[in-house]
Amino acid sequence: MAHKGLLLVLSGPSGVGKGTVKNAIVKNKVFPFEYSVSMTTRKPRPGEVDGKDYFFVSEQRFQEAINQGELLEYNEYVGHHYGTPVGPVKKMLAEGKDVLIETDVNGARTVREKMPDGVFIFLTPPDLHTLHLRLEHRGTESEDVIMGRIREARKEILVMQDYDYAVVNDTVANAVDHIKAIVDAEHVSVKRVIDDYRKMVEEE
Ligand SMILES: Nc1nc2c(ncn2[C@@H]2O[C@H](COP(=O)(O)OP(=O)(O)O)[C@@H](O)[C@H]2O)c(=O)[nH]1
Ligand SMILES: Nc1ncnc2c1ncn2[C@@H]1O[C@H](COP(=O)(O)OP(=O)(O)O)[C@@H](O)[C@H]1O
Repeated sequence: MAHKGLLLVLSGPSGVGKGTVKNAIVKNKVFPFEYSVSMTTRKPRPGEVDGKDYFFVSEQRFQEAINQGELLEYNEYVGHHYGTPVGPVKKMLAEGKDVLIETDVNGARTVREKMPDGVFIFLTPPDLHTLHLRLEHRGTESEDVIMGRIREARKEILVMQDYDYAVVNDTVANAVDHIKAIVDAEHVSVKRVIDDYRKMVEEE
């Protein structure tokens, strides 16, 4: 039975561990998925690769992408723009692949309006103190920027009722297990497979 891939939308406060958990799923081959690379106007961090972590673009190029309708959604987050290129997402889903996109909470709301079949997962820290420590430990932002991101985290957690699932990233292994369970369950949810079964009966 072939159907469209799942659109997995992953959000969560800066520093919660979205990248770490995603990389663990890939490294341990927990389940196959395609990662949709976002576009951003923020500068690359040391070690980040253009076209792999993000498409790092100028503000002018980002505005052009908006005007040309290249983005499924976009948002401004603490002084920079971030957006999801729509073309690759639609193509990969049509090919039956599961696609993971990362967005902040505002972006997720837009995706929900445009693609309501998505599976919306919010990754949370065990508590805000741990989140602060993780951001400090990562060491990629100044204390000022970290404070801005923690302020944003408080707001994001208050609107997480828009998501389907909340996964606590206490340990990476636990978070990966929970996400795997969600993906497995979504693959067999009746609303996704009903058309296949109807066809099976009608073609008999
Ligand atoms: N709307 C939107 N947000 C995104 C996208 N890609 C990443 N983000 C969010 O932008 C915020 C900042 O991302 P980033 O600067 O990479 O910081 P990090 O989350 O700490 O790694 C986070 O909330 C990300 O989830 C995107 O394509 N669209
Ligand atoms: N479960 C965890 N336990 C402890 N540290 C973690 C965990 N998950 C992520 N980290 C660490 O927290 C920091 C932020 O993780 P990262 O994946 O960059 O977050 P995000 O992509 O959500 O901003 C990194 O230094 C990472 O090694």
